[in-house]
Amino acid sequence: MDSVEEEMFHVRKLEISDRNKGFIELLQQLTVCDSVSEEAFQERYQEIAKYGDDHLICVMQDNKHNSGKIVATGSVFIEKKFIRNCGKVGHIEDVVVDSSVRGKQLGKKIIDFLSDHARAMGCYKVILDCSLENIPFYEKCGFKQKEVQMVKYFI
Ligand SMILES: CC(=O)SCCNC(=O)CCNC(=O)[C@H](O)C(C)(C)COP(=O)(O)OP(=O)(O)OC[C@H]1O[C@@H](n2cnc3c(N)ncnc32)[C@H](O)[C@@H]1OP(=O)(O)O
Repeated sequence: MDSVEEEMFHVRKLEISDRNKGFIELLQQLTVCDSVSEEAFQERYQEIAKYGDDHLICVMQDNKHNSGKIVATGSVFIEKKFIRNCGKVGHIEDVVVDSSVRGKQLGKKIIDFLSDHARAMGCYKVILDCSLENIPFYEKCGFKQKEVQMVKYFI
């Protein structure tokens, strides 16, 4: 990606208008995500905003093709703990790049942005869960495999 492309695909925080730029449709490439009404989106956006820098959702917008479409996203939540001298841990979630622009380092840029934020917030580490297929991607982003993921679904 050259410097002009870099400029056109810069990372920024989620804005309330991003719902109408394909943000929800992008999340649908990651997992089950029903359509979210304007009202429901605004309510959830305001709820998240109350966490300030402790809950960051970032996006990349495609300004190159003038589509203005949201083509990449990810989030990080800053957990405050008692262990490790009242340490903090960043939890990365919901990372997805639009299928039309994968393989152009956008995913890595999203992960770097979220990791930099966690570090700046004073976290001693940043962690995430992923599928076996995505292990090579996260290794390229500087992560290493540790322990196992457990889950209990309620619905
Ligand atoms: C915490 C979570 O949210 S886990 C969920 C992750 N999201 C998904 O699985 C949704 C579907 N997949 C995607 O959206 C994308 O494929 C992503 C996010 C996994 C990767 O995004 P991309 O923008 O395509 O990755 P990017 O181009 O930044 O790749 C960085 C490096 O990882 C490598 N890489 C990316 N995906 C893979 C893979 N599946 N297998 C091997 N290597 C990979 C790339 O080749 C590149 O290597 P290089 O630096 O040597 O050239």
